[in-house]
Amino acid sequence: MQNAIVYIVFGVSGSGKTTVGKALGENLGIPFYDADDFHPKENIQKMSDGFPLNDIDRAPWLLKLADAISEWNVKEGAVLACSALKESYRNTLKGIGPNYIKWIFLEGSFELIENRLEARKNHFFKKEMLVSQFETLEKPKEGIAINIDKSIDQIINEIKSKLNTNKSEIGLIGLGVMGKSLAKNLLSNNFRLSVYNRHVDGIEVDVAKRFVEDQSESEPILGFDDLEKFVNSIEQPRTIMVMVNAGKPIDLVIEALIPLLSNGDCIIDGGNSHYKATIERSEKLAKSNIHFLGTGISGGEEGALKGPSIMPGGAKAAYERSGKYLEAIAAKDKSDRSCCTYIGPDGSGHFVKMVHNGIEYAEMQLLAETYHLLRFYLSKTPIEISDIFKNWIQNGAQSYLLEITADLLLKKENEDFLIDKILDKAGQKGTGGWSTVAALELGVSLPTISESVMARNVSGIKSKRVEASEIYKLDKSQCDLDEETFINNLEKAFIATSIINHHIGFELMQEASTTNQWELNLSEIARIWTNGCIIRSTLMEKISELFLLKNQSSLLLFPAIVQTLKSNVTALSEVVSAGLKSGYPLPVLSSAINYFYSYTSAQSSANIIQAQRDYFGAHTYQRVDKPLDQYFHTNWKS
Ligand SMILES: NC(=O)C1=CN([C@@H]2O[C@H](COP(=O)(O)OP(=O)(O)OC[C@H]3O[C@@H](n4cnc5c(N)ncnc54)[C@H](OP(=O)(O)O)[C@@H]3O)[C@@H](O)[C@H]2O)C=CC1
Ligand SMILES: O=C(CO)[C@H](O)[C@H](O)COP(=O)(O)O
Repeated sequence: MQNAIVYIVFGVSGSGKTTVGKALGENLGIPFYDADDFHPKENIQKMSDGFPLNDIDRAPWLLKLADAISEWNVKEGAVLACSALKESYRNTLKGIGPNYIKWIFLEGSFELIENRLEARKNHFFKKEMLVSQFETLEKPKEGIAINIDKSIDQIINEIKSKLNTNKSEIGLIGLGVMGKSLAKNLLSNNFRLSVYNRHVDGIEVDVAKRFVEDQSESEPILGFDDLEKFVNSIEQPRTIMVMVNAGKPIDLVIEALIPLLSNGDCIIDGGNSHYKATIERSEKLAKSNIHFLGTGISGGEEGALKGPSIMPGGAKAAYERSGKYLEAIAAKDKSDRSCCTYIGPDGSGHFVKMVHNGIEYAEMQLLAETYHLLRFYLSKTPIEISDIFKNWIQNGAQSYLLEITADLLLKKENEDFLIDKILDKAGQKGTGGWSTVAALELGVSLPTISESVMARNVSGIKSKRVEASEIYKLDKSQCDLDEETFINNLEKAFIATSIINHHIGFELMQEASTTNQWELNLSEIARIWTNGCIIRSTLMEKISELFLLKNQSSLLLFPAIVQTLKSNVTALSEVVSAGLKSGYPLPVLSSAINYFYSYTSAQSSANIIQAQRDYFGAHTYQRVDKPLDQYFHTNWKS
């Protein structure tokens, strides 16, 4: 079982942890453990010699308990009785990953506990020990508190009612393509779930109710089209994931939620929202003491169902509480680690998702250009092209986008290939364009990504393109090179462009990280992109390993990348030259080689730009033969 809860019953000596813990374990049908049984030999010896334990003695014991809790989380859960008097002890018990712990604090007055301890038969009671326990006790900031001035049955009933075990652990708003899949994913991870979809008379009726009816009866799911009832069905502090369209819809949902939520509740926006809007929303929600996690999710409908890649950004405290749901439903990398990690503060999660989509746009356009050359410059059939792509996968260029492209080319409608029936106008929802704007704002070069956006824009002017092609009647010549050599070069060009494109995307994240002080961990970002998301690939695995060696470095400067590019860029320039000469537009392939040559040129042409600026506008320039903090102006006409 995944995510089984461990209930920790804690409090001072004599508060009844063991009695309550055992009764709770029996009531819930899960095992009971006493933390004292986990002490190492040295601690037991020290205590039997009559010496109190200090924090150094406790450290290995608490770590051992944290490991045991993680094990119980993936078994059937447990109840643990443990004094856990200090916040630091409780933090150690939580471990480093997501924890599935419910804290139950047993509280009672000094007098009540003193009387109980004195009344215990065969028990030697030292008052000073109880005084010291009360002095050490740091009242918990989370969990539930139960006053022990009642019978054991009453205590168990109060625990169960306060834990809201019949309420949902998480809520999800928006049962569209992504919302439905994520809801099923949450259920398959054993979370108790409430779902909500809006009601629009005659159009959107009983969407949540019908979704719930479609699930098996044993699933712990509640469906609503009444927002207030939905909110009240979720245990506090609430975690609510919103999967509606970016822009106005997410704002409308947030506005409606605010008056219904309580302090400390958390909204997760899992849509493709703009990162600046996310910053504004989180500031607004913070004023109402509501947490906000701007969270990128990638993987499409299937990924959302089976495990997407998840990029949450926002307050660390919000992630520590609500991140466990995201980590549980995300894909796993090859070491079985979750493809969800805390990205950073502010809108960093949505920024990183935006760059993910930017890289995605350029990879898609690269494949489109590659297909186009094979189909028209080389006159290959879709089946032959699919085989060529499969061959590249075999050779090591495996990626999800390459795989699906090899697959979609085979789809037939009657006798025809479906690809030939699809209108050559690309849609877009904006994330590629946003990446381009962000690059302009940050002064970063983003040619492959921005060219892929422009390529989609040009594709949109279909009627003008048709008209122009009739006016110009340009010849698109066929390949007159050796076919095998050209395909080999194309494979190399594909590999080189893909590397350059990824480098460009990571450079944008690096600059944003520095400018906004987000401290992005590039290796972790690449790692969570190795599975679940649209741009997963063997290259991404390599990138994650490289950034692990040196974060905030440039991908193109790692020796392994230098070696690969050195053996592939000549082929890239040859493919681009041949393609352009024969009349084929290659925006991403050509921008990649252009960028590469610019990036690797010690001497650029920008001295001319500086001279021109100074000539017409006295904008000044720096000199190669003078210190760089000095600026010069020349009277060019004299
Ligand atoms: N599809 C994909 O592959 C991916 C999408 N995303 C992002 O996830 C988000 C959701 O996408 P997706 O599931 O595809 O979108 P859908 O269009 O399939 O679903 C949108 C959902 O939002 C609801 N909705 C729309 N407007 C409102 C409103 N004003 N008030 C309340 N609810 C509203 C819709 O309700 P109703 O049914 O009543 O219209 C529907 O449940 C988007 O931001 C998208 O960019 C992210 C990754 C991948
Ligand atoms: O986020 C996604 C995948 O990661 C979506 O699939 C993406 O929104 C598609 O974008 P566009 O419609 O602009 O091509």
